[in-house]
Amino acid sequence: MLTIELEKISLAYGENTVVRDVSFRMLPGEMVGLVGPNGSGKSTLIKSLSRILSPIRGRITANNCDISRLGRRELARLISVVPQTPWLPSAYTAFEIVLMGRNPHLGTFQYESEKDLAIAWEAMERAGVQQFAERRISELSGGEIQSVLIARALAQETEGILLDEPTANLDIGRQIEVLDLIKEECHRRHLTVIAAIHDLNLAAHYCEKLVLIRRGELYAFGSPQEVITTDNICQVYGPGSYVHEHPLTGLPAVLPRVGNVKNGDGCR
Ligand SMILES: Nc1ncnc2c1ncn2[C@@H]1O[C@H](COP(=O)(O)OP(=O)(O)OP(=O)(O)O)[C@@H](O)[C@H]1O
Repeated sequence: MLTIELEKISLAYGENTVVRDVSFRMLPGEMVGLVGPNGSGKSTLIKSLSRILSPIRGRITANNCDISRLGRRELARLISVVPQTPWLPSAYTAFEIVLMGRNPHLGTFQYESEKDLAIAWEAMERAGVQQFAERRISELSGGEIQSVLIARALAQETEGILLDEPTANLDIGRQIEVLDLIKEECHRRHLTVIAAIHDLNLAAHYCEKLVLIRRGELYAFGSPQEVITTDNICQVYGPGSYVHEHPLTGLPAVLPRVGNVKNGDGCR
């Protein structure tokens, strides 16, 4: 069981500080959605959680241990990453990419065992990508590659998963399948999951908690009902949309403000 905590972290590219004093906590069995406009700092936060980028101030802990103290392999056994724009060896098959998820569990010069192959195959089945197993990764579509990377994260058998826009290249049917899968794994294995998601309605539907980022600062953190309000959405995204209660789920739903929308809770 993994608790991840960000304690007043600031992140920079060279002299340019793009994330300032962000704090929040992620608990086991909880799916946290990272939302905010383009360029607000979501991917940068994901990079800091996978230690691609170290905080210039503050710290990130995994079960109270500063992640900067963990070795690369130790961190990779704890947290897997589904990146937005991955570099992948184009000659590898989808199965070989998924099998890479077993690397943190292997010793130096150790080959994958039958058990590793079985875990990779099962992860492909769970992610619904077994039909691509023998295809080269360079021959798959963006959406297919994204699903293969989710299978790789499952094969890694970590307690935490970071996903940077896991549904970005997917059609609506596949978006739902992928988010259903992540949610199910999150509950079944008590995973700690954080996903940067642009679609606020999907984020509200699937995530227990949302982190709303504006210009590198934490604007709101809490349940979808607490975070997705017309006021917050207008302040962060501008006046082009409004929030109403979804008639079936009771969750907040965001709609474009087209025409003469009458909504007492509008933007100020
Ligand atoms: N490698 C980099 N070098 C310098 N600046 C960067 C780099 N990557 C991102 N930035 C800047 O950091 C800020 C935050 O970018 P980030 O990619 O974290 O935003 P985001 O919220 O993920 O955006 P989007 O929703 O468009 O993917 C932006 O101003 C961006 O231009």
